Amino acid sequence: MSAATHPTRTAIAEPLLEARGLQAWYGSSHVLHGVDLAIARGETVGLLGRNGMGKSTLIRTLLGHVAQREGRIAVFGRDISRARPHEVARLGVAYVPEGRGVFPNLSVRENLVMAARPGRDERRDWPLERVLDTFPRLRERFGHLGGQLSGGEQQMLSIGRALMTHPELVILDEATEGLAPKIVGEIWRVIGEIRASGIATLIVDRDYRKVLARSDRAVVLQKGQAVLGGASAAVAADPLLGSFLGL
Ligand SMILES: Nc1ncnc2c1ncn2[C@@H]1O[C@H](COP(=O)(O)OP(=O)(O)OP(=O)(O)O)[C@@H](O)[C@H]1O
Repeated sequence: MSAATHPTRTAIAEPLLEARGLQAWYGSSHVLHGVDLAIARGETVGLLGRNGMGKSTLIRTLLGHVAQREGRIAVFGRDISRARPHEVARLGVAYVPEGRGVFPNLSVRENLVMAARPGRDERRDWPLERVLDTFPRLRERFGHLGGQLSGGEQQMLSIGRALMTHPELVILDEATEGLAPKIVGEIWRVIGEIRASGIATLIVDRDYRKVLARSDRAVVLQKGQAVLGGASAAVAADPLLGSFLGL
């Protein structure tokens, strides 16, 4: 691993999230082996790696979902290493899970409204109208139940719910997985809008080219370790990238 591209040695201005030496276990299975990750305010970071390399586990560890964990995690300098998921969420870290996470028996409107809360410093720049402007499909489906929506619409609703919390950081785990190409394009458009609005994002997606083209920095995991990281353009040009991604 080249020191020049080590994720921990990239200077971070105004860190939003900083994780050091993260380790995680599922029972006796040791999955993360000392991962460092830093995300600055407004920064888009891509998280890459083959199946089973620990991307979702890293995300779930940051969010406090993995009980057996070690290492230090801070959000805006506040230690959240032992925090519970709702405490992490309250600090402005929104999670769009792989399985979508919408309430099937509530309407689109209810799903959105119940998620609403002001952000850091009482920020309220993502009111319902702005979310509906961002996702015209959700406006059309406003009265439908979450469970009646297509997979793509549920994904939009899940991202819309995240925006209603006025997050500082949105974590998107496989947000385009299993969706039709047209919807995939729509989701990427919205990811671009979120980025442009100054909200930081951590993105896991199988389409590594899109991730690298649309992120500021990227980190590649292999067997629970960060083996490559740095500016996305440098990661894209790294001769080792192909072997780490199994291309
Ligand atoms: N709940 C769990 N219990 C036990 N082992 C798990 C659990 N979740 C994941 N693992 C194992 O942990 C390792 C890392 O999985 P993880 O889901 O973090 O990888 P990933 O990089 O996100 O891959 P994928 O793209 O397949 O989701 C794998 O070996 C996986 O089998």
